Amino acid sequence: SEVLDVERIREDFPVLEREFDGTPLVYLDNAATTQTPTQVIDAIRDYYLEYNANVHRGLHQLSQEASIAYEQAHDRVAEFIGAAGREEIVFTKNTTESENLVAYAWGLRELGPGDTVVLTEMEHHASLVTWQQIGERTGADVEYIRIDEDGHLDMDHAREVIDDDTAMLSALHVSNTLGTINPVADLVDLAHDHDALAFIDGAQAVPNRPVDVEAIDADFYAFSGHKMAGPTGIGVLYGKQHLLDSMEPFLYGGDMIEKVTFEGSRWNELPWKFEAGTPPIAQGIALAEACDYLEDIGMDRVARHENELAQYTLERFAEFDDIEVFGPPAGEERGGLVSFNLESVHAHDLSSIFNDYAVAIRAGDHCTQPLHDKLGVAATARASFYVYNTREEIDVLVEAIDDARDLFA
Ligand SMILES: Cc1ncc(COP(=O)(O)O)c(CNc2co[nH]c2=O)c1O
Repeated sequence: SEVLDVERIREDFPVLEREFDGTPLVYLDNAATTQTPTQVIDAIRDYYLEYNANVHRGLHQLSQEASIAYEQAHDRVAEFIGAAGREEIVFTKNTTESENLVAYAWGLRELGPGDTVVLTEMEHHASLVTWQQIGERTGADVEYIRIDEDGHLDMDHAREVIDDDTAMLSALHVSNTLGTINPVADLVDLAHDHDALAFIDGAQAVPNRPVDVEAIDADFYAFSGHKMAGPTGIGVLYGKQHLLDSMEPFLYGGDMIEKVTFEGSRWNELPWKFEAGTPPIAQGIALAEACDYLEDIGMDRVARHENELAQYTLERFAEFDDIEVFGPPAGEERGGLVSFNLESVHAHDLSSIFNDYAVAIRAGDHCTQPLHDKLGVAATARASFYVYNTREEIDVLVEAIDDARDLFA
């Protein structure tokens, strides 16, 4: 069927059975991190119980098994995002490290005065602060594509600011604050029209919707395991093979080498050139399992479910005139999240009150402080959804807002 069997899915997430003082948990903080299904937990458990060993093809059986599973996890992730193969899939610690890898291993070497790095005003600090720093060190300028009052990218401004001085475009696929889904293929085309590279931050996209990096034609694409029903401690950097081949390593040490002498060293093949030291073995194997788990559900269904919950949230919030919502208007497809403020109640107070209802949301700037300055608010509350959330949980959220309103009236 076209809809998710949420009740059956919830059985895979025992943490959702938790109660605080008898009140059932309502977990609505999925843009921060998603919960982990027993299938993924079992993959980690099986690894440590049955074939834990260090990788890179040690000569004993355990190492062979661990190495093959870890390497094949790269193949599985490549398939999940439509990449050509493991050579284009680097396992990192998280999206943040993936962004830093490109900023250091490509940006520091390739950028200089006169170059510009173009971001968007909605960027997460993982890219915004990173490219700001690289700009300061290299003399490159950092410019920002404007957003409009509905949280859409101003594409006219994008066409103006991306020009022949642009060396890199770094943009979000889906905003973790606004829920805006950016026209990333168009943005990449714009960058390529000016011989610039394009880095797409897909932390809020790969977990939530079908992503085909080759259709987007991104040069680099990053996301995190913990946001897609996988474990913490693993992120992914997708990079076009010819670019990763041309780049110097980001971190040096064991396994990323082919030959080391006192005079110098040669690097290992891709992707191992970018995976120095003992990698996140269990996490990589578990991430492959998370890909299987999500693919069994169907990424189209995941996207539809999340958008439906976001639209229902907007519909419920529209019943009140003191709830300000941010991002695209109701009816327009968005990522599975709604940032909002309740008049006269600070987002942090709201989040604390929600905790009394066992409702877990996020309050703050969501690592997008410049965006919050632009929105004219210090903080927002954010409800974000995943495959196990229901409309009934949004009704509980609305009741909690109601009580917060009365408390602060
Ligand atoms: C768009 C985006 N980019 C990058 C990151 C960084 O991912 P990490 O390196 O795995 O931490 C996040 C995490 N966003 C959030 C983390 O907590 N609340 C959030 O909204 C994100 O939403």
